[in-house]
Amino acid sequence: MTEEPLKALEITDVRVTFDGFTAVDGVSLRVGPGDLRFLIGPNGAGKTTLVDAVTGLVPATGSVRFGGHELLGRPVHRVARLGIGRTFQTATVFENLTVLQNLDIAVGAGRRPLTLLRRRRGIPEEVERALETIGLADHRERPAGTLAHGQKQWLEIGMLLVQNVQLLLLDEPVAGMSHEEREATGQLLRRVGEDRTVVVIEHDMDFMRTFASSVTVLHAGRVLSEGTVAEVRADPRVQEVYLGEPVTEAEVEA
Ligand SMILES: Nc1ncnc2c1ncn2[C@@H]1O[C@H](COP(=O)(O)OP(=O)(O)OP(=O)(O)O)[C@@H](O)[C@H]1O
Repeated sequence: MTEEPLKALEITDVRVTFDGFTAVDGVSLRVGPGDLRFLIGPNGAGKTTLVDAVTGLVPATGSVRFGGHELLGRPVHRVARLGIGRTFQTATVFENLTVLQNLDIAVGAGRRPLTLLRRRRGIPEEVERALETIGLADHRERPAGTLAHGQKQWLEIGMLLVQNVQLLLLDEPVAGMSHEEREATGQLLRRVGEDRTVVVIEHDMDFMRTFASSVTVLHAGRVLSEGTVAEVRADPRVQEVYLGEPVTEAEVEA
């Protein structure tokens, strides 16, 4: 397999308006390759809408570039073809199919019809690799419906990996997870983020503090603050609108 150069996500002055209501109001941000960027902000800040704009689900103005390609204006499937994948708050795996079958279908989603018709021998290398990465190698024959909540989320991430997704946009990946599952998910995101660009929408502050390499705070459709976890947590504007309480110096240093 040829190594692809790492790519950056460049969002410039993006606006999304619903019937006169501006949900995303001129957002600009850059996420470098190998970064694990957390996108945080109060309810209604525009996080999901921004990701919707990047993935082509809602029309937007401005510019979103990934690996030099302009994404805005492309239909959803063409954005996906540029190596961009997302997960939603609820995992969307095929419950009646095994872990392996789910991954196999995802591989198929990235292949052209002619290649799909070709006979497959054994498990494709990318599936084997994804199974290892997401920690489900020993569960490959289990129906996805019998997996624990966390495992389903990991399977969904695996389904993006086998499609060779280079930019992953994950919407609250640890919502509803146990402490152990959160920890394992954070480690997974670190592994995934080593050679991809990862953006995580998250409300869980402990999770963010442990695993984010950088943070963008949105508020009322705009970027309120950006930086390392410590920088963002020390920003009085963030404390005021988001954390709701001043953080102690010890917490900032933690
Ligand atoms: N399809 C839509 N039509 C009208 N308004 C919408 C639509 N989608 C989102 N909005 C509004 O846009 C604003 C931003 O919503 P969005 O879901 O992006 O926020 P969020 O930061 O992801 O919030 P949460 O953390 O609660 O998921 C909200 O006020 C929401 O009501």
